[in-house]
Amino acid sequence: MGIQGKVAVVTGAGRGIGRAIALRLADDGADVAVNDVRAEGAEAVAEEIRARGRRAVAVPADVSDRDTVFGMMAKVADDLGRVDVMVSNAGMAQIKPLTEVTSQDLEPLFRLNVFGVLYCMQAAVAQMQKQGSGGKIINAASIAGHSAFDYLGAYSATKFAVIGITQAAAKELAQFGITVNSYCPGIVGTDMWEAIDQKLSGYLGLEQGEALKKYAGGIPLGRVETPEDVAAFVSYLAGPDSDYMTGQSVVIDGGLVMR
Ligand SMILES: NC(=O)C1=CN([C@@H]2O[C@H](COP(=O)(O)OP(=O)(O)OC[C@H]3O[C@@H](n4cnc5c(N)ncnc54)[C@H](O)[C@@H]3O)[C@@H](O)[C@H]2O)C=CC1
Ligand SMILES: CC(=O)C(C)=O
Repeated sequence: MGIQGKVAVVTGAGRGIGRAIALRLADDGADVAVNDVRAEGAEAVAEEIRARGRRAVAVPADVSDRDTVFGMMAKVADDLGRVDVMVSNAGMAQIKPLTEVTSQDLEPLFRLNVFGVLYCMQAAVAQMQKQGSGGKIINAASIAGHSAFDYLGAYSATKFAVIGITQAAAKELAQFGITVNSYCPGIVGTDMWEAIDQKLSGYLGLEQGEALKKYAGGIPLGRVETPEDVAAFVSYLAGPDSDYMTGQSVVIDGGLVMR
């Protein structure tokens, strides 16, 4: 609770972790702009939120394009009146040995996972500065941004970059009452990990499903993470109880990586 009357934007919220975050922030009392590059996913989640009695708009857009992101933020401000919480959740994974990664692999990955996070922050901060009442920037990093995974090297690099952006932005934006933090999930049971398992199992010479089991087997709390586990922590980052926290990239992973 504690974010009644606030407006949150959540990217990549048409499924998975982003969907859970959008629903949780709505349950906490926020009105929500639901972004996804897949319009039908964004609209379905916006509809779920409206059914819970909150205002919601679907804002389908590719957040790796800067002009598109600024256009999306203008629409959110028009439709919902303001922006208080920006959750840059959209991201993609990529499984490949670093020796084989090409520029065609790197460009979309960095454009979404790094540039997209920066553009959403820029557009949200411009709106927050107009409002003059601070705000919360919340970015999706990963345990892979604290300790890189083999075969996820390029992806890990993007998440290290998110942690760097989070730290620098926290220093730059504190003067405006804007906090900047990241959440760092572990092994979350979403479509993303299904795709990771498929390719990673191949590289590791394992049967389908075995790569997920291998990593999940190392989780001290003994189960794969759920999107709702992540959303519960993002709820804290979005609310007033985290007002004195900034520049942090906090692991929420069942104890797999300890920092
Ligand atoms: N699943 C996991 O185990 C972990 C995920 N994460 C991070 O959490 C975030 C969410 O992950 P998941 O929900 O698992 O992923 P997912 O692949 O299930 O969902 C990602 C969503 O982002 C959307 N999307 C993709 N490209 C987009 C674009 N250009 N613009 C707007 N939306 C776009 C997709 O359509 C999809 O709905 C990502 O940043 C991911 O790197 C971090 C640690 C672990
Ligand atoms: C997808 C991801 O970030 C991990 C650590 O699995």
